[in-house]
Amino acid sequence: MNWTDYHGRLHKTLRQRRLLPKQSRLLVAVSGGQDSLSLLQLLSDLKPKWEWDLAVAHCDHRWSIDAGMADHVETIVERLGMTFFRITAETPVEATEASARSWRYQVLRNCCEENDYDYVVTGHTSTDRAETLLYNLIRGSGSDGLQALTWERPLTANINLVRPLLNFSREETEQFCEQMQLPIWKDIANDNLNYARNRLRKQIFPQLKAHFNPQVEIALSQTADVLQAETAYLQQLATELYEKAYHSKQSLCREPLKTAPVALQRRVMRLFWHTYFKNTHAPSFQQIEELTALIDAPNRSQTSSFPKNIYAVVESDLISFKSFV
Ligand SMILES: Nc1ncnc2c1ncn2[C@@H]1O[C@H](COP(=O)(O)OP(=O)(O)OP(=O)(O)O)[C@@H](O)[C@H]1O
Repeated sequence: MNWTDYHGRLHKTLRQRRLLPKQSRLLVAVSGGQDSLSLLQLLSDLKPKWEWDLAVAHCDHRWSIDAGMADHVETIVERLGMTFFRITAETPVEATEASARSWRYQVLRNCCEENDYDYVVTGHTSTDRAETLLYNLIRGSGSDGLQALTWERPLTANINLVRPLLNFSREETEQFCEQMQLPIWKDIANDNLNYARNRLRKQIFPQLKAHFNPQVEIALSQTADVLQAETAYLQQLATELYEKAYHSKQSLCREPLKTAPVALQRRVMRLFWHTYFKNTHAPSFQQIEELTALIDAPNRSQTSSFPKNIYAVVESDLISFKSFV
């Protein structure tokens, strides 16, 4: 086997971050592009050291522009002698980034559950991470959204999604594929400028690199890493404070919140909102601001109308959700 610096880097990352334990069962998500092909080759080469059980899944959205892609991946996987799951959509998946992503994660999760895999592993790189961070920033996301592509996240109680290539750039996966002569599938959807991601990649990042910072991808990706750790810490503090202030599903005590910093007050209000509305309505910045303002507001102060004719009102020490009807 041709051991390269890339193998060394991934091996070290897996050890330091404890991302994919020895002898675990991994389902590698392979699109056929340079990132996931690099991932597959690297994991296959590292397998003797880690004793994983490796299988590959390819999700076929049944889009005409992808004709031949699933066969291409199948041939590569056959050569490696691995189990292959070709997951084909019953009807063509709606051609938006969000629908495709949500369908893929759902079928990958099902495939793990049915076949006893513990991890879904994807080929996201630091370049993807930088693009996601910038994209979320432009759309006005809070620091939670700015974490952008974490190294791992749970898909279910027993299945984790892991992205072990987050310290590889897209340029590096291209070099690796060239060096290893891996047959990259050229995805023509990547040239489609109707997709926001492609516009960022092809129009905005080249400008940022040329005129602001040639290392912009690394800089943004590192920022995402820092934000991730800080957000996790803040969220833990907010959860503790929320539990202290909790009175019922629709009421919070104001006293414990009064001396808290606004960063925590806002997070507590988000938790309060989500407990009450479940995941049916995401709160806007303005709605969280209105709720937060009630912490120090006079008795009987209230917010404007929230979804489903609900509003929040101060009743001495309590902030309560009530219905207008
Ligand atoms: N059709 C597919 N079949 C299997 N895996 C896929 C497929 N498409 C993407 N993946 C996996 O997802 C990774 C990221 O791909 P891509 O950047 O195209 O997805 P995305 O829609 O941006 O996903 P995310 O929102 O998670 O970033 C790939 O490296 C690969 O591991």
